[in-house]
Amino acid sequence: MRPNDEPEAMLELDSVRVEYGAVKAVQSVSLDVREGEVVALLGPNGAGKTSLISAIMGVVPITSGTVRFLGRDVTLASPEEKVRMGIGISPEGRRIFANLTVAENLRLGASSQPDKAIRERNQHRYLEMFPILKERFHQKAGTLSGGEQQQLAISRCLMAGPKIVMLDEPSLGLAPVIVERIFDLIAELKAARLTILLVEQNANEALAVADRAYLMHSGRLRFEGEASRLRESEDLMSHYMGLAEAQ
Ligand SMILES: Nc1ncnc2c1ncn2[C@@H]1O[C@H](COP(=O)(O)OP(=O)(O)OP(=O)(O)O)[C@@H](O)[C@H]1O
Repeated sequence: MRPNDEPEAMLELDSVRVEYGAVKAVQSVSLDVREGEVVALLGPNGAGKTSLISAIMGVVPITSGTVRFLGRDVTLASPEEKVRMGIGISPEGRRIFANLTVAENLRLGASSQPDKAIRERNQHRYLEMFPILKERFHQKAGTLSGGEQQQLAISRCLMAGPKIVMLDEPSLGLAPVIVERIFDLIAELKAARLTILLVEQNANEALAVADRAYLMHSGRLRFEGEASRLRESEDLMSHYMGLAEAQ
């Protein structure tokens, strides 16, 4: 614990910048996620959300700033090292392997976990939580519906037993009733004390499940605080998220 009794951050970003040539996608972003929290990272198209979590994962290089995980500087660690340390990502667009079965996709997600007993326990746990995947276990992933593919993408990243998961737009492109199911699943993961950084454009649903939120626009943070406070702030929501709805 810190002197002021705040719990230690599990993930801590300090002044992180991401640039693609002349494009300043992320401009000096500092944020933290504490153990057991669901933190929403909201913002309209092009705000820099995917760039930020890709940089945390090490898939995109950080121009400057630091990323700390469980008190350790991991700014320069490779994505593979980060998976081994306990950082998981379910990327935007699902990126499941369409020609492989559900079972094979899940096995790939677990490949960084050396302990067979833990792999089997995780598979059992997530097939119970996502029963549709149990039903479709030997079916090619490409033949699943959008919502089923999203559930597969989330459970695949959980198979490695991460301490924190970053979910990039899990509700993207799904019908409202399926979106509801996905957010119910996120609430179940929260109840199981998983730490989650949730990137979303679906602000109302994300804020309903999140403890805290950050609002990002044009590469910068415009709000950070309690999710309920952001939810009640019509000015901020219409000014920043209204842009998203208009796009
Ligand atoms: N590989 C890249 N090369 C050049 N510019 C990029 C690259 N990836 C993203 N950008 C730019 O960086 C900015 C932030 O994009 P990013 O995808 O991180 O935003 P986002 O908030 O995740 O948006 P969305 O919700 O649409 O996915 C945008 O202006 C985008 O065009």
